[in-house]
Amino acid sequence: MTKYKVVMTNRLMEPALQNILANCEVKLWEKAEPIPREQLIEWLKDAHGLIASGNVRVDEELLQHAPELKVIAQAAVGYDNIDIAACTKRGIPFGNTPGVLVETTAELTFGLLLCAARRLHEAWNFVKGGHWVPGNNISFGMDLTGKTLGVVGMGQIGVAVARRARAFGMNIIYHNRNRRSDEPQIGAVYRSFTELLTEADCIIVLTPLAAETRGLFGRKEFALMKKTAYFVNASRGAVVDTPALLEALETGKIAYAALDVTDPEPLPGNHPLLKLPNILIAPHIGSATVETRTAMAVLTADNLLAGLAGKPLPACVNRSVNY
Ligand SMILES: NC(=O)C1=CN([C@@H]2O[C@H](COP(=O)(O)OP(=O)(O)OC[C@H]3O[C@@H](n4cnc5c(N)ncnc54)[C@H](OP(=O)(O)O)[C@@H]3O)[C@@H](O)[C@H]2O)C=CC1
Ligand SMILES: O=CC(=O)O
Repeated sequence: MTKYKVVMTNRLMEPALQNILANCEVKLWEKAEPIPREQLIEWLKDAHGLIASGNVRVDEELLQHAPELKVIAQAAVGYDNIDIAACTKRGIPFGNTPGVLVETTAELTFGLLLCAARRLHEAWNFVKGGHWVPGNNISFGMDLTGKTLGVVGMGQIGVAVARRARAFGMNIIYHNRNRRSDEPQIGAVYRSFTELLTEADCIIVLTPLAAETRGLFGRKEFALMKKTAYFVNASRGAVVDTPALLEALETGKIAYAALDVTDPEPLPGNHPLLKLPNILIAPHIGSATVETRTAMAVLTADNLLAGLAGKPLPACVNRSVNY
């Protein structure tokens, strides 16, 4: 029996990878650097399935070179690199991995806030650097208990972060475009964007990256925040205007930032953000545990194989082409 041809722009965790290799004829890009556009176009000529990754732009121009494509899947919940309208126009379902990474990403996001508020990485560098001598200590952090956390983007991950914050005795306010009907259950109170910026002691960003959220946090927004504010971004780097964040941290408009995502990604070694004392940056590891990356890989393989078989994807973004 002829196998479907599949292009993978990165490796997936086992056993999902073996499942795909057993069922499909696979071209797999294994190098650390992103697959060159020309290489991807060449591979997609006769491909039926594509497993994409965040560093690959899937747009109208790419799809023109993929006339046989029946399905695209990606091991992530965010899909800002995928032109969904272009996929839908061609009848190609796109599958992502919502749900399976919620708790893991919430752990990392709240962990970033906790590490930032208690200056943990500064403390570790201090001890490691041999500076821990009598009379010498790092600058003090901030209690989370009793403080107000503002979540911008109270979706699946936001709710899981809020649950953790409640356990730390924080008051929670949030802002979405649409007010939630389950506020009593999640224990959060709605605020306009401006109200949230001015009231919150700590702000956590968890919106998707879209035209509306690109650069959502700029000079004006940082100027509205408390000078003592802790700012955490675990959504996408481009939701924040990086020069504005740099300026806010340098000039004391806010106290501290903790980022799991940056713009650009990765940050070049000489980037000015890396020279600041009041920042903690993780290399986009929100979902990076063995258990969760395995679950994401399994869901991605299931999405791919369902699409190749002409069946509904377990998690499909553009359901109108896949019912
Ligand atoms: N760092 C990491 O490793 C990870 C990062 N992520 C990022 O987190 C994002 C959120 O994931 P998840 O919680 O699963 O997604 P959800 O879709 O469940 O939640 C997104 C929330 O953002 C809100 N939102 C959307 N647009 C705006 C806006 N313009 N202003 C304010 N709020 C807005 C939505 O509410 P409404 O529609 O009412 O506005 C919704 O509540 C992903 O899109 C991804 O970019 C996800 C996983 C891991
Ligand atoms: O950034 C990760 C995702 O799942 O989205």
